[in-house]
Amino acid sequence: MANHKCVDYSLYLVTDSSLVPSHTTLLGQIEQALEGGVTIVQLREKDMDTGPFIDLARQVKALTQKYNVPFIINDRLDVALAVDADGVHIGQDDMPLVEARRILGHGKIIGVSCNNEDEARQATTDGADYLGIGAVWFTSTKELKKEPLGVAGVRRILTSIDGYRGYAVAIGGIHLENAEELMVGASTSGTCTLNGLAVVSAIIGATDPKAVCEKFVKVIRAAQGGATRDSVSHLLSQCHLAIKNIHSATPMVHHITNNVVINDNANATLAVGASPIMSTNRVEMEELAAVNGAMVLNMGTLNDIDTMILAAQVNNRQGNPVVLDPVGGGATTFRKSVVQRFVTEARMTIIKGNGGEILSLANRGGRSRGVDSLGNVDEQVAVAAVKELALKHQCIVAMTGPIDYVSDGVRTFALHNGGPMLAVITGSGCMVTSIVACFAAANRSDYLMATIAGILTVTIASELAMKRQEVKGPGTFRSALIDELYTITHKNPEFIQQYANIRCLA
Ligand SMILES: Cc1ncc(COP(=O)(O)OP(=O)(O)O)c(N)n1
Ligand SMILES: Cc1ncsc1CCOP(=O)(O)O
Repeated sequence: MANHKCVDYSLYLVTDSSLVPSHTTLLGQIEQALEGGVTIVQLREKDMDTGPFIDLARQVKALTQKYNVPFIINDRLDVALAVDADGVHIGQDDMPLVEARRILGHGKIIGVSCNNEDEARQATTDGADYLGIGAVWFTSTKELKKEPLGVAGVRRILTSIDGYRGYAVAIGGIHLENAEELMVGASTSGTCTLNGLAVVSAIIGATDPKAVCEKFVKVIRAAQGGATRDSVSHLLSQCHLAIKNIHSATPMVHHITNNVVINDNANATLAVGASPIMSTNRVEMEELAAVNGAMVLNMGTLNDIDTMILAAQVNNRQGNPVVLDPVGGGATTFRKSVVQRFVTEARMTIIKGNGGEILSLANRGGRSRGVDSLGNVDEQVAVAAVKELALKHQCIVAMTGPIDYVSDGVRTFALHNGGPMLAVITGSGCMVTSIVACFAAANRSDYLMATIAGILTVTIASELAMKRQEVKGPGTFRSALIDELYTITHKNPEFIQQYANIRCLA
């Protein structure tokens, strides 16, 4: 996959100069479409000689740069290379994806057309950045070799590649009147959902492409739950600064955490540039609160509950963020009552738990299964739980798992980074809590951003760790993870913005 994961695919313009109305030009139509909110552009010229194609591509690239959207070339790697486009789109009969990747490298986007589950699985295995799924409906823009998929067919393909961390758009016969039906009907609750619509004739052939695009954007955003490109990109742009703030404050992060993870939590805290202290002695809680940047309350091994509550209260009084990790919170009646004491006797700034823990706290089930995660939670249920708890306790709530959900009660985000190895080492969730606390300590004006930045730092570090040659299993992964936390926060803070795979849900 390419390194540029944070691309907005929601309204994808694919061009065809033969459909441009006689009163205008292709460049004119593209600019109008960009004005109207197109988020990515593909230059698709089926019958143009190489020289004129390159000339045209240069002009379209200049336009897309003006509007800060990615520029993709259809089929022709040579043209993409000549103009240094952001990527290529290839069909099933074009150059194989692995060859294209070898030529273009990992800095470029590669999209692949898919018409069935096998093609989709192959493309995802080979590292496609996005899939163009279609044709959804009949279209006069392209002669179709296969039956249209319909909305159900698109959904079936998306479901078949659950776990894929790239993006997917649908194409073929899409116009304003069927856009909502497609966006809503094809979306799934898995990791792979429909991220946008790719449109040719309804935009390129329109007499007023700007107005058409504005309407598309409204329909697509509404179906996505009000997400805006700005909200995600603004948030991610803050993560860089959030790391800087940790370095300039080197905040002390006081943990009352569990015996199993204490060493890893301290090392992870140090790795990102904060300073850990792991005291559990009641006598010094007040004094520590006076110098703390943040406080972590981790319920793993509940030794002295009254001291934990006191610690939260004195940190509340000092205005320090308190981060609760309700480890095993749904596992026993005793633990359920302890979580209730925490949230009623003190004020939590951030509550971060796995699916079972958060659902239990929200009284939405949350089966008892010790301290490990429940795995997948239906997206609607997850979103309802984090929002509801955030509003009830006036705090940030994060439910971590294969997809992480974070909400302040108004805005909710789904984070798709990380990987299965995080579930194979003990305490990775506790490590996320520690890092979230480090970000919260140094970024007190925006706890939602701090929580997201903290989670992304760990999940992206885990992706980088997995790519290391020396990582052979859980043991080597654990060390590599701490190394990568250090790398991201000390050497490459831009990795967060580059690698983040995040959706704004509302
Ligand atoms: C976003 C997107 N999806 C699918 C296609 C179709 O590509 P392909 O199968 O190569 O067909 P042509 O576009 O070459 O006719 C696409 N172009 N874009
Ligand atoms: C390029 C392509 N691939 C599958 S359908 C199609 C054409 C889509 O065009 P339109 O949006 O005009 O139906």
